[in-house]
Amino acid sequence: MGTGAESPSGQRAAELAVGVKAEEHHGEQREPSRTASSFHRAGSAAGVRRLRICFKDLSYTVDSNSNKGEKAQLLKEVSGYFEPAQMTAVMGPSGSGKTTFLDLLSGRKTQGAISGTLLFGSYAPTRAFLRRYTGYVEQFDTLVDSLTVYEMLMYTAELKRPLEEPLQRKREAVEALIARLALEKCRDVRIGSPLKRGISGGQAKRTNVGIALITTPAVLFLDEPTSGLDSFTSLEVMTVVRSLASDGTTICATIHSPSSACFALFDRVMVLASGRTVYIGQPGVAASDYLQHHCGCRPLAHGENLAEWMMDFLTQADREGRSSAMHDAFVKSSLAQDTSRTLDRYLAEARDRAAFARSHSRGSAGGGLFAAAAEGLGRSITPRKASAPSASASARSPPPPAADAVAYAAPVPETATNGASNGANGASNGANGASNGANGVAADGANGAGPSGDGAEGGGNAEGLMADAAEACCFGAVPAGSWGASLAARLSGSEQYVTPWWWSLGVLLKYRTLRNYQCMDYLGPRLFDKIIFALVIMSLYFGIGDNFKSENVPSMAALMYLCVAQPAWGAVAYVPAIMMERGLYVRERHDGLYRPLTYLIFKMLDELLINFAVGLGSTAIIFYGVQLQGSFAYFWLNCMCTLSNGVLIAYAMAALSPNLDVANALVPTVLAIMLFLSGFLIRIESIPVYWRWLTYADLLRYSWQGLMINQFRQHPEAELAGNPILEYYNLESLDKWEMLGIIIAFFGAWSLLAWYALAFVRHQKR
Ligand SMILES: Nc1ncnc2c1ncn2[C@@H]1O[C@H](COP(=O)(O)OP(=O)(O)OP(=O)(O)O)[C@@H](O)[C@H]1O
Repeated sequence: MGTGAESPSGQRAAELAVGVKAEEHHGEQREPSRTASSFHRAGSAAGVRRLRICFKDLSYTVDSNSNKGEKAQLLKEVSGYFEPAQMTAVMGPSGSGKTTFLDLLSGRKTQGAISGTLLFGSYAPTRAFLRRYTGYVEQFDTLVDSLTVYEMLMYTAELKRPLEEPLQRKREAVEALIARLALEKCRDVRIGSPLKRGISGGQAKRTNVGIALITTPAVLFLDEPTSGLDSFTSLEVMTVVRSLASDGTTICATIHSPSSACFALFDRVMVLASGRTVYIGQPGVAASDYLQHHCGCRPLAHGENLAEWMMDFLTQADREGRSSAMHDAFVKSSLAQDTSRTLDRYLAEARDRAAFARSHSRGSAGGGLFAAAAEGLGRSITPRKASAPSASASARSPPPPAADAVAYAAPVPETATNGASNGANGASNGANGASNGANGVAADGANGAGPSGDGAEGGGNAEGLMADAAEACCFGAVPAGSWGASLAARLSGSEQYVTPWWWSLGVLLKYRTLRNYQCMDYLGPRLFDKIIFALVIMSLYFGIGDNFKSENVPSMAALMYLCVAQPAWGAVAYVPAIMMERGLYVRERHDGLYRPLTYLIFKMLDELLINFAVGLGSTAIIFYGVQLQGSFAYFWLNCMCTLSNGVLIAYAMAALSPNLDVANALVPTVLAIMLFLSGFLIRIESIPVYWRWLTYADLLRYSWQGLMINQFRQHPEAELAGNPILEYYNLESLDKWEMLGIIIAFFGAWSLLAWYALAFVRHQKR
């Protein structure tokens, strides 16, 4: 049965979409296309290519959400391997565990217990490794709608490719990627949103693929890349993806019901049913023969779509409870036994390589790194919770005995051993690299292994060191060039982010804030509400700010109250936008583009720079139009600091809320309580004692009191016979600057809460 090269329509689509002839792929080794090689020349960020993924007896168990207190095993002893330069389809009935399996391989599981062996090339992957050397295309597109396709790719390139790489090189890599993905036509088209159309669905999907490819990953995972696309567009997208395998990329995609032409693009297919493997092999005649002879499937009719035929049969069999029998039949088949034998062969190769690395580690210049590589080769996943391993917990676990552990190797034995010395030497060229490598050895002795899949960031630095050291040894991953030496140092490091925080912040501001500030959809709501509010206030209270007669005092107190209520209440308006951006934030954070704190600072600057500028105008309209007393600078600062707190409250509450409905209810509730307890609607002394304690934690109390003191203190008319107004509200002993200091302290506290929520509260449990 066919491959892409055998399928005329697949080949035509390849020519259309990629602009190069579709490549033959009978063998593993293929000549890279022109655009492909230029893309890799333009920036294979780490030089790690051709990774085989091996998995043996991979199981995954979570707390059952249907039967409380019980466990649900979603994957049961799944074994196999995915070859480099091949595209494998993971298929199966709905609910069979395809996405679970993909999440497990890509380290995206945030809960549950994993057992079995998983190796990428020669070693167990860590989170840092997976972020750097694998790409993941989510089922739903997560793009920045205000950017063009080129800007979106450049933005990702600047965040994900090494800082030391010259900008021109990043540009070349992005241009090559655009050519590769046939995105030239929409290069400068805005991505758009469902409300404001931009690029098409197929172009959006290819842009997403481009994002995953920005660091030229050795492995590409795609979760249902064709969902929501028509058959022609699906074929176009998958043909482009197929062409990536020619560079040695290992590609693994879950897919539902591909068209015949699309299905023919895959080299292999793995079928899951109820979390078990029921077939792993070639997709064509071999698959149909197997299902007919071993599973009792009816013969494939002439002209019938093979993928649909398979899926209809498998879904029916699964519903009839025959998944287990199909799995047993597969285990006994010669196909499964061949797969198992091949796995065992890879295991033997890996053991040899581990022994070689260990024997050469003693006393060599790059000894630390060698030793780390040897340990890395001998590691397998130990059964453990996938949730947040702390560094100290890791340090307490005993090291897995290398000799007993199961490991598999990449299919390049000679270059791997040579690469080992290259990598060690390369890394030892950078002083940091060498010392970090040595740390990696020490740390490894005290470390658990396996995909981190942890709930929290930075689930164990030592683990990261281990993988990096192994990587440098096994692949000789240090490219030549001026930025090669520092890359070597970083390869031996443990950081999960490629660029430093200040660089990420600059890139976020350069691409997203600058674009927002050019866009009326963004500016409009932020400009007009404040100006309109200021004009309404001015017209209502025009020129009465210097009138201290007793009948005017309540109006002035109410005006001060409105001036703090409006900016705080305005925070409600931010909630929907924050919630809509959550998918993008989660994806970019998974990809290691920036730290949660960097994102928070970016969002604050994004919102506050414009608000402080507009606020200068709107507060001036109020202050001078109403002829308020006291200091304008203080009035402006107080209002702006209150507004900043309001924005932060919205971010913190939205980050804490599981969905928009909860956030929409939570933010107004918190703000309404704060308004009631601010001291204007009910004097603080009159608030029931069981509520009064809360007034101390009420930001608006200090904002309003500060404005009142600014207006009424030291004015000759207000100060006649003491200051009855301030006395009435019990403010006579307070200092307005102290109030401002407290408001700024609140900003710090809300920032901490918002950061905590962004960094540690996960609503998307996988
Ligand atoms: N906590 C849980 N308790 C019990 N079952 C669960 C739990 N979490 C997931 N599942 C089940 O695990 C199975 C695997 O889900 P997964 O999303 O991987 O399936 P899938 O093959 O990708 O399905 P689809 O093709 O419909 O996307 C599903 O049947 C799901 O209902």
